[in-house]
Amino acid sequence: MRKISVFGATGSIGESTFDLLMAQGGPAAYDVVALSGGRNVARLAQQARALRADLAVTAFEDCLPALRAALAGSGVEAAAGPHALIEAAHRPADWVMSAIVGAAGLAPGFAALSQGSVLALANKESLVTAGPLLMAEARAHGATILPVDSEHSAIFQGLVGEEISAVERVIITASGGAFRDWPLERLARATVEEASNHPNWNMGQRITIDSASMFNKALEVIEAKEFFGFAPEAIEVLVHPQSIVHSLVGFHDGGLMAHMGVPDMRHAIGYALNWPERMPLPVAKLDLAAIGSLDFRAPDPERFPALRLAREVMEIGGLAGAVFNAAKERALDLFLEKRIGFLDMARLVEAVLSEMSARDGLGKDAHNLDMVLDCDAEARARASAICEQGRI
Ligand SMILES: NC(=O)C1=CN([C@@H]2O[C@H](COP(=O)(O)OP(=O)(O)OC[C@H]3O[C@@H](n4cnc5c(N)ncnc54)[C@H](OP(=O)(O)O)[C@@H]3O)[C@@H](O)[C@H]2O)C=CC1
Ligand SMILES: CC(=O)[C@@H](O)[C@H](O)COP(=O)(O)O
Ligand SMILES: [Mn+2]
Repeated sequence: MRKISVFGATGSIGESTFDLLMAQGGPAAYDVVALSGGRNVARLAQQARALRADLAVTAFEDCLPALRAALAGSGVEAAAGPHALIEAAHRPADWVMSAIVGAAGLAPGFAALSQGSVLALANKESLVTAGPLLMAEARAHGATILPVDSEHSAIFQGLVGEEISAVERVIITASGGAFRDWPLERLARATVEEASNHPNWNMGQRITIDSASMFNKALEVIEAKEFFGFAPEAIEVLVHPQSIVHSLVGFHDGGLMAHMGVPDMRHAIGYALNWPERMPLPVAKLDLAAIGSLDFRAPDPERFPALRLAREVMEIGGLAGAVFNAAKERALDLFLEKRIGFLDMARLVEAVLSEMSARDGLGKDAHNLDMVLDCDAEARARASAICEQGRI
Protein backbone atom coordinates (compact mmCIF):
# COMPACT_ATOMS: atom_id res chain seq x y z
CA MET A 1 0.00 0.00 0.00
CA ARG A 2 1.27 3.48 -0.84
CA LYS A 3 2.52 5.43 2.17
CA ILE A 4 1.24 9.02 2.15
CA SER A 5 1.77 12.15 4.25
CA VAL A 6 -0.03 15.47 3.90
CA PHE A 7 1.42 18.68 5.34
CA GLY A 8 -1.15 21.48 5.57
CA ALA A 9 -4.00 18.93 5.53
CA THR A 10 -6.56 21.32 7.07
CA GLY A 11 -6.13 24.05 4.44
CA SER A 12 -7.70 24.52 1.04
CA ILE A 13 -5.19 22.31 -0.82
CA GLY A 14 -5.11 19.91 2.13
CA GLU A 15 -8.90 19.49 2.10
CA SER A 16 -8.91 18.84 -1.66
CA THR A 17 -6.15 16.26 -1.14
CA PHE A 18 -8.15 14.65 1.68
CA ASP A 19 -11.21 14.59 -0.59
CA LEU A 20 -9.27 12.78 -3.33
CA LEU A 21 -7.67 10.32 -0.92
CA MET A 22 -11.11 9.43 0.43
CA ALA A 23 -12.58 9.20 -3.10
CA GLN A 24 -9.73 6.90 -4.18
CA GLY A 25 -10.29 4.36 -1.40
CA GLY A 26 -9.32 6.16 1.83
CA PRO A 27 -7.62 4.05 4.50
CA ALA A 28 -8.20 0.85 2.52
CA ALA A 29 -6.07 2.21 -0.34
CA TYR A 30 -3.48 4.35 1.45
CA ASP A 31 -1.24 3.85 4.45
CA VAL A 32 -1.36 7.38 5.89
CA VAL A 33 1.84 8.12 7.79
CA ALA A 34 1.30 11.72 8.91
CA LEU A 35 -1.14 14.60 8.56
CA SER A 36 -0.31 18.11 9.68
CA GLY A 37 -2.33 21.20 10.43
CA GLY A 38 -2.12 24.44 12.33
CA ARG A 39 -4.79 25.77 14.70
CA ASN A 40 -7.71 23.77 13.31
CA VAL A 41 -7.00 20.70 15.45
CA ALA A 42 -10.63 19.55 15.49
CA ARG A 43 -10.55 19.13 11.72
CA LEU A 44 -7.07 17.62 11.79
CA ALA A 45 -8.26 14.98 14.26
CA GLN A 46 -11.33 14.20 12.11
CA GLN A 47 -9.14 13.72 9.04
CA ALA A 48 -6.64 11.59 10.97
CA ARG A 49 -9.45 9.36 12.26
CA ALA A 50 -11.06 9.06 8.80
CA LEU A 51 -7.76 8.13 7.13
CA ARG A 52 -6.50 6.11 10.13
CA ALA A 53 -3.24 8.07 10.12
CA ASP A 54 -0.32 6.98 12.30
CA LEU A 55 0.46 10.55 13.35
CA ALA A 56 -1.22 13.98 13.48
CA VAL A 57 0.96 17.06 14.00
CA THR A 58 -0.10 20.60 14.80
CA ALA A 59 2.45 23.28 13.98
CA PHE A 60 1.66 25.08 17.25
CA GLU A 61 2.73 23.70 20.64
CA ASP A 62 -0.12 25.44 22.49
CA CYS A 63 -2.57 23.39 20.35
CA LEU A 64 -1.21 20.01 21.50
CA PRO A 65 -3.59 19.48 24.47
CA ALA A 66 -6.62 20.14 22.24
CA LEU A 67 -5.26 17.82 19.55
CA ARG A 68 -4.63 15.06 22.11
CA ALA A 69 -8.17 15.47 23.44
CA ALA A 70 -9.66 15.36 19.94
CA LEU A 71 -7.71 12.17 19.14
CA ALA A 72 -8.50 10.38 22.42
CA GLY A 73 -9.19 6.68 21.86
CA SER A 74 -8.31 6.84 18.15
CA GLY A 75 -4.85 5.28 18.38
CA VAL A 76 -3.45 8.22 16.35
CA GLU A 77 -0.23 9.63 17.80
CA ALA A 78 -0.24 13.41 18.42
CA ALA A 79 2.70 15.81 18.22
CA ALA A 80 3.29 19.55 17.96
CA GLY A 81 5.72 22.22 16.90
CA PRO A 82 8.12 22.89 14.04
CA HIS A 83 10.50 20.09 15.12
CA ALA A 84 7.66 17.57 15.21
CA LEU A 85 6.74 18.62 11.65
CA ILE A 86 10.26 17.91 10.48
CA GLU A 87 10.38 14.60 12.34
CA ALA A 88 7.10 13.63 10.67
CA ALA A 89 8.49 14.61 7.26
CA HIS A 90 11.48 12.31 7.84
CA ARG A 91 9.17 9.31 8.34
CA PRO A 92 9.33 7.12 5.22
CA ALA A 93 6.53 7.86 2.75
CA ASP A 94 6.12 7.29 -1.00
CA TRP A 95 4.13 10.47 -1.65
CA VAL A 96 4.11 13.66 0.38
CA MET A 97 1.87 16.69 -0.15
CA SER A 98 3.54 20.02 0.73
CA ALA A 99 0.60 22.37 1.35
CA ILE A 100 1.57 24.43 4.37
CA VAL A 101 1.12 28.11 3.57
CA GLY A 102 4.19 30.37 3.43
CA ALA A 103 7.88 29.86 4.12
CA ALA A 104 6.88 27.66 7.09
CA GLY A 105 6.42 24.91 4.49
CA LEU A 106 10.04 24.97 3.37
CA ALA A 107 11.74 22.90 6.09
CA PRO A 108 9.16 20.05 6.19
CA GLY A 109 9.20 19.77 2.37
CA PHE A 110 12.99 19.76 2.38
CA ALA A 111 13.01 17.02 5.05
CA ALA A 112 10.55 14.91 3.03
CA LEU A 113 12.96 14.89 0.08
CA SER A 114 15.63 13.23 2.21
CA GLN A 115 13.84 9.90 2.03
CA GLY A 116 13.55 9.90 -1.74
CA SER A 117 9.79 10.19 -2.00
CA VAL A 118 7.57 12.04 -4.45
CA LEU A 119 6.98 15.57 -3.15
CA ALA A 120 3.76 17.06 -4.53
CA LEU A 121 4.61 20.73 -4.19
CA ALA A 122 1.79 23.22 -3.68
CA ASN A 123 3.99 25.36 -1.42
CA LYS A 124 5.42 27.64 -4.12
CA GLU A 125 7.26 29.63 -1.43
CA SER A 126 9.74 26.72 -1.11
CA LEU A 127 10.94 27.23 -4.69
CA VAL A 128 10.90 31.03 -4.46
CA THR A 129 12.96 31.11 -1.28
CA ALA A 130 15.28 28.14 -1.80
CA GLY A 131 14.78 26.81 -5.35
CA PRO A 132 18.37 25.70 -6.08
CA LEU A 133 18.72 24.04 -2.65
CA LEU A 134 15.42 22.22 -2.95
CA MET A 135 16.11 20.94 -6.48
CA ALA A 136 19.62 19.83 -5.46
CA GLU A 137 18.24 18.01 -2.41
CA ALA A 138 15.76 16.14 -4.64
CA ARG A 139 18.53 15.15 -7.05
CA ALA A 140 20.83 14.06 -4.20
CA HIS A 141 18.21 11.66 -2.80
CA GLY A 142 16.63 10.51 -6.06
CA ALA A 143 13.37 12.18 -5.01
CA THR A 144 10.83 13.59 -7.46
CA ILE A 145 9.16 16.97 -7.14
CA LEU A 146 5.81 17.28 -8.91
CA PRO A 147 4.27 20.73 -9.30
CA VAL A 148 0.78 21.20 -7.87
CA ASP A 149 0.35 24.91 -8.50
CA SER A 150 -2.22 24.88 -11.33
CA GLU A 151 -0.07 26.83 -13.80
CA HIS A 152 3.02 24.71 -13.20
CA SER A 153 1.04 21.49 -13.34
CA ALA A 154 -0.36 22.74 -16.67
CA ILE A 155 3.15 23.46 -18.01
CA PHE A 156 4.43 20.12 -16.67
CA GLN A 157 1.62 18.32 -18.48
CA GLY A 158 2.29 20.34 -21.65
CA LEU A 159 5.91 19.19 -21.60
CA VAL A 160 5.23 15.46 -21.42
CA GLY A 161 7.00 13.80 -24.35
CA GLU A 162 8.57 17.08 -25.52
CA GLU A 163 12.21 18.10 -25.84
CA ILE A 164 12.90 20.97 -23.42
CA SER A 165 15.19 22.47 -26.11
CA ALA A 166 12.11 22.93 -28.31
CA VAL A 167 10.44 25.19 -25.76
CA GLU A 168 10.68 28.85 -26.70
CA ARG A 169 8.46 30.33 -23.97
CA VAL A 170 5.83 29.59 -21.37
CA ILE A 171 2.77 31.73 -20.77
CA ILE A 172 1.49 31.76 -17.21
CA THR A 173 -2.12 32.83 -17.04
CA ALA A 174 -3.44 35.10 -14.29
CA SER A 175 -7.06 35.75 -13.41
CA GLY A 176 -6.19 39.34 -12.49
CA GLY A 177 -7.64 38.75 -9.02
CA ALA A 178 -10.39 40.53 -7.16
CA PHE A 179 -9.51 44.02 -8.42
CA ARG A 180 -8.71 43.42 -12.07
CA ASP A 181 -11.50 45.76 -13.21
CA TRP A 182 -11.33 48.33 -10.41
CA PRO A 183 -10.26 51.87 -11.29
CA LEU A 184 -6.65 52.34 -10.16
CA GLU A 185 -7.48 55.17 -7.74
CA ARG A 186 -9.84 52.88 -5.79
CA LEU A 187 -7.11 50.28 -5.08
CA ALA A 188 -5.50 52.32 -2.29
CA ARG A 189 -8.74 51.97 -0.27
CA ALA A 190 -9.28 48.25 -0.98
CA THR A 191 -10.15 46.36 2.20
CA VAL A 192 -9.05 42.95 3.47
CA GLU A 193 -12.60 41.65 2.93
CA GLU A 194 -12.67 42.87 -0.68
CA ALA A 195 -9.23 41.43 -1.42
CA SER A 196 -10.24 38.07 0.10
CA ASN A 197 -12.79 37.35 -2.60
CA HIS A 198 -11.26 35.55 -5.59
CA PRO A 199 -13.34 35.68 -8.78
CA ASN A 200 -12.70 32.05 -9.79
CA TRP A 201 -10.76 29.94 -7.30
CA ASN A 202 -11.72 28.91 -3.79
CA MET A 203 -8.43 29.14 -1.89
CA GLY A 204 -6.89 30.10 1.46
CA GLN A 205 -7.09 33.78 2.39
CA ARG A 206 -3.38 34.55 1.98
CA ILE A 207 -3.04 33.29 -1.60
CA THR A 208 -6.39 34.92 -2.45
CA ILE A 209 -5.07 38.34 -1.40
CA ASP A 210 -1.80 37.60 -3.21
CA SER A 211 -3.86 37.00 -6.34
CA ALA A 212 -5.48 40.43 -5.99
CA SER A 213 -2.06 42.10 -5.69
CA MET A 214 -0.51 39.75 -8.31
CA PHE A 215 2.15 38.79 -5.78
CA ASN A 216 0.88 35.27 -6.38
CA LYS A 217 1.75 35.58 -10.06
CA ALA A 218 5.10 37.17 -9.19
CA LEU A 219 5.90 34.13 -7.02
CA GLU A 220 4.76 31.85 -9.84
CA VAL A 221 7.11 33.42 -12.38
CA ILE A 222 10.03 32.77 -10.02
CA GLU A 223 8.64 29.29 -9.27
CA ALA A 224 8.66 28.49 -13.03
CA LYS A 225 12.25 29.68 -13.36
CA GLU A 226 13.39 27.57 -10.40
CA PHE A 227 11.42 24.42 -11.17
CA PHE A 228 11.75 24.19 -14.96
CA GLY A 229 14.96 26.19 -15.37
CA PHE A 230 13.46 28.56 -17.95
CA ALA A 231 15.20 31.86 -18.60
CA PRO A 232 13.27 34.79 -17.06
CA GLU A 233 12.66 36.35 -20.48
CA ALA A 234 11.01 33.11 -21.68
CA ILE A 235 8.37 33.36 -18.94
CA GLU A 236 5.39 35.54 -19.84
CA VAL A 237 2.28 36.46 -17.86
CA LEU A 238 -1.12 36.84 -19.53
CA VAL A 239 -4.29 38.01 -17.82
CA HIS A 240 -7.12 35.57 -18.53
CA PRO A 241 -10.16 36.47 -16.42
CA GLN A 242 -11.94 33.09 -16.74
CA SER A 243 -9.07 30.91 -15.36
CA ILE A 244 -9.97 28.18 -17.89
CA VAL A 245 -6.60 28.10 -19.65
CA HIS A 246 -4.25 27.20 -16.82
CA SER A 247 -1.06 28.03 -18.75
CA LEU A 248 0.56 27.47 -22.13
CA VAL A 249 3.83 26.12 -23.49
CA GLY A 250 5.16 27.74 -26.67
CA PHE A 251 7.47 25.74 -28.94
CA HIS A 252 10.01 27.02 -31.45
CA ASP A 253 7.82 25.86 -34.35
CA GLY A 254 5.19 28.43 -33.26
CA GLY A 255 2.84 25.89 -31.68
CA LEU A 256 1.22 26.65 -28.32
CA MET A 257 0.00 23.86 -26.04
CA ALA A 258 -2.70 25.11 -23.69
CA HIS A 259 -3.91 23.21 -20.65
CA MET A 260 -7.60 23.84 -20.01
CA GLY A 261 -10.09 22.82 -17.37
CA VAL A 262 -12.52 24.13 -14.80
CA PRO A 263 -10.85 26.05 -11.93
CA ASP A 264 -10.70 23.13 -9.47
CA MET A 265 -7.42 22.27 -7.75
CA ARG A 266 -8.44 18.62 -7.51
CA HIS A 267 -7.27 18.28 -11.11
CA ALA A 268 -3.66 19.34 -10.42
CA ILE A 269 -3.58 17.51 -7.07
CA GLY A 270 -5.09 14.36 -8.61
CA TYR A 271 -2.61 14.49 -11.49
CA ALA A 272 0.27 14.58 -8.98
CA LEU A 273 -1.33 11.90 -6.81
CA ASN A 274 -1.77 9.42 -9.68
CA TRP A 275 1.29 10.40 -11.73
CA PRO A 276 2.60 8.95 -14.00
CA GLU A 277 -0.88 7.55 -14.66
CA ARG A 278 -4.05 9.54 -15.22
CA MET A 279 -7.07 8.43 -13.21
CA PRO A 280 -10.70 9.61 -13.36
CA LEU A 281 -11.19 12.56 -11.01
CA PRO A 282 -14.32 14.11 -9.45
CA VAL A 283 -13.80 17.29 -11.47
CA ALA A 284 -16.55 18.89 -13.61
CA LYS A 285 -16.16 18.63 -17.38
CA LEU A 286 -15.46 21.84 -19.21
CA ASP A 287 -18.37 22.97 -21.39
CA LEU A 288 -16.72 25.29 -23.90
CA ALA A 289 -19.94 25.92 -25.83
CA ALA A 290 -21.58 27.19 -22.63
CA ILE A 291 -18.56 29.42 -21.91
CA GLY A 292 -18.65 30.77 -25.47
CA SER A 293 -15.50 32.87 -25.49
CA LEU A 294 -12.28 33.33 -23.58
CA ASP A 295 -10.56 36.65 -22.95
CA PHE A 296 -6.88 37.52 -22.72
CA ARG A 297 -5.02 40.76 -22.08
CA ALA A 298 -1.56 41.94 -21.12
CA PRO A 299 -1.04 42.70 -17.41
CA ASP A 300 -1.07 46.41 -16.53
CA PRO A 301 2.37 47.22 -15.00
CA GLU A 302 0.97 50.17 -13.04
CA ARG A 303 -1.74 48.08 -11.41
CA PHE A 304 0.57 45.14 -10.75
CA PRO A 305 4.06 46.34 -9.64
CA ALA A 306 4.68 42.89 -8.08
CA LEU A 307 5.44 41.51 -11.55
CA ARG A 308 8.21 44.08 -12.09
CA LEU A 309 9.63 43.23 -8.65
CA ALA A 310 9.71 39.52 -9.57
CA ARG A 311 11.84 40.38 -12.63
CA GLU A 312 14.23 42.36 -10.40
CA VAL A 313 14.45 39.44 -7.99
CA MET A 314 15.35 37.02 -10.80
CA GLU A 315 17.95 39.50 -12.04
CA ILE A 316 19.60 39.65 -8.59
CA GLY A 317 19.26 35.89 -8.03
CA GLY A 318 20.58 34.04 -4.97
CA LEU A 319 18.87 35.01 -1.73
CA ALA A 320 16.73 37.74 -3.33
CA GLY A 321 13.84 35.28 -3.63
CA ALA A 322 13.92 34.64 0.12
CA VAL A 323 13.91 38.39 0.81
CA PHE A 324 11.08 38.97 -1.66
CA ASN A 325 8.88 36.24 -0.23
CA ALA A 326 9.52 37.11 3.42
CA ALA A 327 8.91 40.83 2.86
CA LYS A 328 5.73 39.94 0.98
CA GLU A 329 4.56 37.67 3.82
CA ARG A 330 5.23 40.39 6.40
CA ALA A 331 3.53 43.04 4.23
CA LEU A 332 0.50 40.76 3.96
CA ASP A 333 0.43 40.31 7.77
CA LEU A 334 0.43 44.10 8.14
CA PHE A 335 -2.35 44.49 5.56
CA LEU A 336 -4.39 41.79 7.35
CA GLU A 337 -3.83 43.69 10.62
CA LYS A 338 -5.08 46.82 8.80
CA ARG A 339 -1.84 48.65 9.56
CA ILE A 340 -1.00 49.32 5.92
CA GLY A 341 -3.10 49.78 2.79
CA PHE A 342 -3.40 47.41 -0.17
CA LEU A 343 -0.95 49.33 -2.40
CA ASP A 344 1.51 49.74 0.48
CA MET A 345 2.29 46.00 0.30
CA ALA A 346 4.22 46.38 -2.97
CA ARG A 347 5.87 49.61 -1.73
CA LEU A 348 7.04 47.86 1.42
CA VAL A 349 8.42 44.85 -0.45
CA GLU A 350 10.26 47.17 -2.84
CA ALA A 351 11.74 49.12 0.10
CA VAL A 352 13.00 45.93 1.79
CA LEU A 353 14.46 44.63 -1.47
CA SER A 354 16.21 47.92 -2.09
CA GLU A 355 17.68 48.00 1.45
CA MET A 356 18.83 44.40 1.34
CA SER A 357 20.16 44.39 -2.21
CA ALA A 358 22.92 46.68 -0.97
CA ARG A 359 23.96 43.86 1.36
CA ASP A 360 27.01 41.77 0.44
CA GLY A 361 26.30 38.48 -1.24
CA LEU A 362 22.52 38.78 -1.63
CA GLY A 363 22.88 37.57 -5.23
CA LYS A 364 24.88 34.49 -4.23
CA ASP A 365 23.17 31.12 -3.84
CA ALA A 366 22.51 29.92 -0.30
CA HIS A 367 24.64 26.99 0.88
CA ASN A 368 22.06 25.69 3.31
CA LEU A 369 18.57 26.24 4.71
CA ASP A 370 19.86 28.22 7.69
CA MET A 371 21.19 30.92 5.36
CA VAL A 372 17.75 31.14 3.74
CA LEU A 373 15.95 31.25 7.08
CA ASP A 374 18.30 33.96 8.43
CA CYS A 375 17.67 36.06 5.35
CA ASP A 376 13.93 35.45 5.69
CA ALA A 377 14.03 36.64 9.33
CA GLU A 378 16.03 39.73 8.45
CA ALA A 379 13.65 40.69 5.64
CA ARG A 380 10.65 40.36 7.98
CA ALA A 381 12.38 42.48 10.64
CA ARG A 382 13.25 45.16 8.09
CA ALA A 383 9.70 45.21 6.76
CA SER A 384 8.38 45.69 10.32
CA ALA A 385 10.93 48.46 11.00
CA ILE A 386 10.15 50.32 7.76
CA CYS A 387 6.47 50.19 8.64
CA GLU A 388 7.02 51.28 12.29
CA GLN A 389 9.16 54.20 11.12
CA GLY A 390 6.46 55.26 8.65
CA ARG A 391 8.87 54.98 5.72
CA ILE A 392 6.29 53.77 3.19
N1 LIG B 1 -5.43 27.06 -2.35
C1 LIG B 1 -5.08 26.86 -3.59
O1 LIG B 1 -5.93 26.59 -4.46
C2 LIG B 1 -3.64 26.93 -4.00
C3 LIG B 1 -2.63 27.02 -3.05
N2 LIG B 1 -1.33 26.98 -3.44
C4 LIG B 1 -0.29 27.03 -2.42
O2 LIG B 1 -0.53 25.97 -1.49
C5 LIG B 1 -0.15 26.36 -0.17
C6 LIG B 1 -1.36 26.22 0.75
O3 LIG B 1 -2.34 27.12 0.34
P1 LIG B 1 -3.83 27.04 0.91
O4 LIG B 1 -4.25 25.61 1.01
O5 LIG B 1 -4.64 27.97 0.11
O6 LIG B 1 -3.62 27.64 2.36
P2 LIG B 1 -4.58 27.56 3.64
O7 LIG B 1 -4.37 28.79 4.41
O8 LIG B 1 -5.95 27.20 3.22
O9 LIG B 1 -3.98 26.31 4.46
C7 LIG B 1 -2.71 26.39 5.02
C8 LIG B 1 -2.38 25.13 5.80
O10 LIG B 1 -1.15 25.36 6.52
C9 LIG B 1 -1.40 25.29 7.95
N3 LIG B 1 -0.57 26.29 8.58
C10 LIG B 1 -0.83 27.60 8.76
N4 LIG B 1 0.22 28.22 9.34
C11 LIG B 1 1.16 27.27 9.53
C12 LIG B 1 2.47 27.28 10.10
N5 LIG B 1 3.03 28.41 10.59
N6 LIG B 1 3.16 26.13 10.16
C13 LIG B 1 2.63 25.00 9.68
N7 LIG B 1 1.38 24.91 9.15
C14 LIG B 1 0.66 26.05 9.07
C15 LIG B 1 -2.89 25.53 8.09
O11 LIG B 1 -3.37 25.00 9.32
P3 LIG B 1 -4.75 25.50 10.03
O12 LIG B 1 -5.68 25.93 8.95
O13 LIG B 1 -5.17 24.27 10.78
O14 LIG B 1 -4.36 26.62 10.96
C16 LIG B 1 -3.41 24.77 6.87
O15 LIG B 1 -3.35 23.39 7.10
C17 LIG B 1 0.38 27.79 -0.29
O16 LIG B 1 1.76 27.74 -0.46
C18 LIG B 1 -0.28 28.30 -1.57
O17 LIG B 1 0.47 29.32 -2.20
C19 LIG B 1 -0.95 26.88 -4.75
C20 LIG B 1 -1.91 26.83 -5.73
C21 LIG B 1 -3.33 26.86 -5.44
C1 LIG C 1 -5.23 27.79 -8.38
C2 LIG C 1 -3.89 28.38 -8.45
O1 LIG C 1 -2.96 27.80 -8.95
C3 LIG C 1 -3.70 29.73 -7.92
O2 LIG C 1 -2.34 30.03 -7.76
C4 LIG C 1 -4.35 30.63 -8.92
O3 LIG C 1 -3.49 30.72 -10.00
C5 LIG C 1 -4.68 31.93 -8.34
O4 LIG C 1 -5.27 32.72 -9.27
P1 LIG C 1 -4.59 34.00 -9.92
O5 LIG C 1 -4.40 33.64 -11.36
O6 LIG C 1 -5.63 35.03 -9.68
O7 LIG C 1 -3.31 34.29 -9.21
MN1 LIG D 1 -1.31 29.17 -9.27
